[in-house]
Amino acid sequence: MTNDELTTTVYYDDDADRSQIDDKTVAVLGYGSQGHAHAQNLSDSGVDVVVGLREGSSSRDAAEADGLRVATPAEAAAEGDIVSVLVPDTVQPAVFEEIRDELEAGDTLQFAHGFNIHYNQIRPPEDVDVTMAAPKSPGHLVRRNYEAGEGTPGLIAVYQDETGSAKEEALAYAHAIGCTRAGVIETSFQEETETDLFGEQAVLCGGVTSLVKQGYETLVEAGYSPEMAYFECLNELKLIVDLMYEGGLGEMWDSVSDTAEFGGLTRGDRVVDDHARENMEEILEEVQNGTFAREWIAENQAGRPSYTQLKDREENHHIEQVGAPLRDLFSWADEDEKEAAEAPADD
Ligand SMILES: NC(=O)c1ccc[n+]([C@@H]2O[C@H](COP(=O)([O-])OP(=O)(O)OC[C@H]3O[C@@H](n4cnc5c(N)ncnc54)[C@H](O)[C@@H]3O)[C@@H](O)[C@H]2O)c1
Ligand SMILES: CC(C)(O)[C@@H](O)C(=O)O
Ligand SMILES: [Mg+2]
Ligand SMILES: [Mg+2]
Repeated sequence: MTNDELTTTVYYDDDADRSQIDDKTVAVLGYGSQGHAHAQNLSDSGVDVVVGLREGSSSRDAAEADGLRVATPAEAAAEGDIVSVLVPDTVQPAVFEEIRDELEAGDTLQFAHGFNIHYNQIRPPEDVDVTMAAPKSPGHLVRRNYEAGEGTPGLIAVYQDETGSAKEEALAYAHAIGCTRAGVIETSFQEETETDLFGEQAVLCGGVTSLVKQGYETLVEAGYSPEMAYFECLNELKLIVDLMYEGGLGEMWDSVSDTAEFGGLTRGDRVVDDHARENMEEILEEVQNGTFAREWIAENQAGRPSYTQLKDREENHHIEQVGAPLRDLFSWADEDEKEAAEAPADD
């Protein structure tokens, strides 16, 4: 598909001017899901990288083992021309206070999500560029796809353009982490923040896990075996989504039987019905009017009581007990690979 057939401009490798980043140093703050992927992809793309981590952070060993230079967040920010803020959203305001004085006029403060800028939790100095390069993907796949010679789609946005080249630099950064291989769209901090929060809550993370659990519980409570229910409602979901990923909804419908297609087309909207749509609209409104942001900030200030309880309940859901041994018995299961796929320590 050419760009003429799209409703928005999508940037690819040839649109990026790598001279915007090639002679610069990028300070990557944090070495978690996004941090390790950005740092390694940038470095493999030939960009000078220094990882900023607190003294005693368990992520320091991981970054050094991956061949990267490590300094404290303040030291890294002092060295960096671009400071990429990839610690958790809730930690970013405090880390920003540690590095604020190290930012020089013309430097770039770079994000992978707009939460703290959009909801005014970080107020950057006026003489720096503030940009975003946000992969539309979990961090571990940002790295895995890059290594495979592929990429993940991403967004770029400019909140402050002090130098006049903020957009070009963000696009060069997106190129160096592999996003322009798949396609990059320009957006605003507001649009990225609102669509990202809505997507992860209603569809990608919240909606889909609820759908899986409700389907699993319906089958198990009706007397079917948990292993059957696991394969049906969780494992096969990946295989079905793979087809949508490759060829849209149509490739999936083409691949399944006519029986599945008729059953799905007549029953799907009974499950995710008008009521679910109304709930989605309410969830979007809570994102837009700041209700969700205030709830999440207050939850952290209170020491995460609801988060801890809900996380615990999710980890102990029956489907998790059933799935783990089944996955271990896959013939291709490999201990080394599984360990490598695990996220770097969270500090
Ligand atoms: N996780 C994703 O796949 C993903 C996708 C797109 C955008 N984002 C955005 O990327 C940013 C980083 O998110 P993440 O999920 O990669 O973070 P993460 O939770 O994986 O980050 C953990 C890392 O942050 C550092 N860290 C943790 N606590 C710290 C503290 N108190 N002080 C200093 N450093 C600390 C440590 O290095 C740790 O390894 C966020 O803005 C997030 O919204 C994440
Ligand atoms: C990977 C996601 C869900 O797309 C990201 O937005 C996140 O916050 O982790
Ligand atoms: Mg997202
Ligand atoms: Mg997100």
